[in-house]
Formats: sequence, structure tokens, C-alpha cells
Amino acid sequence: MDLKKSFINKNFIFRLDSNNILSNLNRIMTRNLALTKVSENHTGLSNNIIKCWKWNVNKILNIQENKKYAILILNCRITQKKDIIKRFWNEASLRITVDGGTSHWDKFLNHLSHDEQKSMKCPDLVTGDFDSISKEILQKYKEKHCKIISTPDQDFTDFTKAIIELNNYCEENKVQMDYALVMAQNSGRLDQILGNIQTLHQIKENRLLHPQTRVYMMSDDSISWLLHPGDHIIEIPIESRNGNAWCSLIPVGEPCISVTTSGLKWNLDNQKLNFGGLISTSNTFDGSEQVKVKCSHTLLWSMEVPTLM
Ligand SMILES: Cc1ncc(C[n+]2csc(CCOP(=O)(O)OP(=O)(O)O)c2C)c(N)n1
Ligand SMILES: O=c1ccn([C@@H]2O[C@H](COP(=O)(O)O)[C@@H](O)[C@H]2O)c(=O)[nH]1
Repeated sequence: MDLKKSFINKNFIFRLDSNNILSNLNRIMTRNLALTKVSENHTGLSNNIIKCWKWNVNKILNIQENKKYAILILNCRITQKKDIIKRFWNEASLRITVDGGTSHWDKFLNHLSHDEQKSMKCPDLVTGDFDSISKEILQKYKEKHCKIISTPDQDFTDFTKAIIELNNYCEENKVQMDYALVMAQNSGRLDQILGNIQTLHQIKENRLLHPQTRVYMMSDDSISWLLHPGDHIIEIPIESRNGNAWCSLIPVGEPCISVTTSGLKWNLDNQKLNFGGLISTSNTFDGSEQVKVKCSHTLLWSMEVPTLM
């Protein structure tokens, strides 16, 4: 975001308009063209070499000390175990509450004991167009000296704009996040649920974050992320493997012409996934430690982690 085009009033920043967001997107894309070249050189990847990703959910659940991550709270009820949320929040390198998410965060805090409340860090950024947060709650967090960033643009969701602010923070402070953990809700408004998946796509398509920053969405006892074309090895936590935990592979955004998997009860062998054809919902694990997915196009992977709730 071009700070020159923003009003900065102590800890309140007001982002101006769509042009500002678009010029910011352009700047991110130009910056990332250079970054991609660097990261391709580092990994030795080029277009005709298959990209390979390893995903380890355990490393997110049992936060690794050397990992830097941001936590974002969207406008949703926080339903996970209190102690898990406290840990995710306090150990994050950056804490962002997004519009109505700030009210949900406030409610979460109000359910904690006095000592627990005192132990919780303040949000670093409170963002949004502020149509879902009360004046009182916004004022309360201003008084706590949180940085308030108004993002009024109505062509992007508050989640997308919060991701742009996360990127701005990383650039301004010269830090790189290993991942962003987004607390969302996959029930209720279908448009918002799909809008959140659109944001995951925008992050990749518009390079809104550093290419090595992964983005996970957590909702109730599930965790979801996009699998981009290539080979994926997903380490399955023991609690998901041994129960009847569900998992799914959904071609949201485009058909996936070829998918091959192992480690699932219903595996795919060079098959096409598309709406109207086959999509893989209510799948489950076969007990293996890893699920392997080879996909030609982007898929949404979701899985149940029963211990989250
Ligand atoms: C084609 C098109 N459809 C719809 C919109 C409207 N729109 C898209 S994103 C957005 C902002 C939504 O804000 P967010 O805080 O994410 O959700 P809210 O709960 O305020 O609806 C709006 C109004 C638009 N700009 N363009
Ligand atoms: O029903 C909902 C409402 C919102 N979200 C997500 O939260 C942010 C902020 O929402 P506000 O309503 O403006 O507070 C929104 O951009 C969505 O990403 C949601 O997932 N479900």
C-alpha cells in the first residue's frame, strides 16, 4: 500500500480508494516477478520441472519455534479449544483481527479468566471497512494502541485487503512469514465461504504474499488450503489417521484434468475432478502416515483434525 496516499493519524491509517489497491497490487506483482526469479533459482525449479510441496499439519498444531507466522481472525465465532487459540495467538509474529473478527476476538477474551486475559497479546493490526464492528469495540482497540487500518474499498473483501496489509507489514518490517493461519468459518453465508476461497486463489494469482508464505484456513475442527499443480505430500496427524476423520479434494475454480492419490480410502488414478463430473467429498484416510496427491490443476484440500475442538 502506498502510504503517501493514506491518511496516517498516529495509529490510524485510512486507505484511500480502489486505485490505491490496484496500484498496490501492481507493485506487489512487479516485486514478486523478481522474487519468483530468485526463488526459482534457489530451488532449481523451472516450468518443465514438477513442483513438490510437503505439508505437515503437526508442525502448525505444535508450533515450531523457528517458524514465523501471522494469525488472522475473520468475522466468525471462535470455536476451537481455548488453549489452542491462546497458543496460536500469543506465539504468532503478527496478529490481525479483521472487521467483525475484532468483536469475535473481544468475545473470546471476555470468556477468559482475568489472569488469562492479561496474558493475551493485543492485536497488532485491526483492519476492515468497519461495517461489522461497533464504534465502541473499535474505540476500545484504538485505546489499546492497536494499529487501526481502514480498508474501505468495496471491490475486495476485507479478508483480501487484510492479506495485502499483512504483506505491507512484512515488506515494511523486512520479515518473511512461513505461513498465515486464518481463523474462518465454513458455515453460514455461502457467498462469504466462497469469497474466502477466492482470496486463497487471489493470493496465488496476484502474488499477494511472498511465494513461500503458505496460507491455511482453520474452521471448527478442519484445516484447508490450496494444492497447486504439482506433487504434494501431506503428513497426516495421528488423530486424523486413526479415527474416521474426513478429508476432501475439491476442484474449486477450475476442473482438475488429472489427479492421482495415495493414502486415501477412495484414491484417484489419473482421474479428472470437476463439478458435474467427479469431486471427492467425504473421503477419509487409509491409515498411512502420508497422503500423496499429484494434480494438474489447483485443488482445495480440506481435512478434519478432531483435536482442534
Ligand atoms: C461484481 C461485484 N459484485 C459484488 C461487489 C461487492 N463487493 C465485493 S467485495 C465487497 C466487500 C465485502 O466486504 P466484506 O467485509 O468482505 O464482507 P461484508 O460482510 O462486509 O459483506 C463488496 C461490497 C463488487 N464490488 N463487485
Ligand atoms: O459470514 C461471514 C462473514 C465474514 N466472513 C469473513 O470475514 C471477513 C470480514 O467480514 P465482515 O463481515 O466485514 O466483518 C470477510 O471478508 C470474510 O472473509 C466470513 O467468512 N463469513
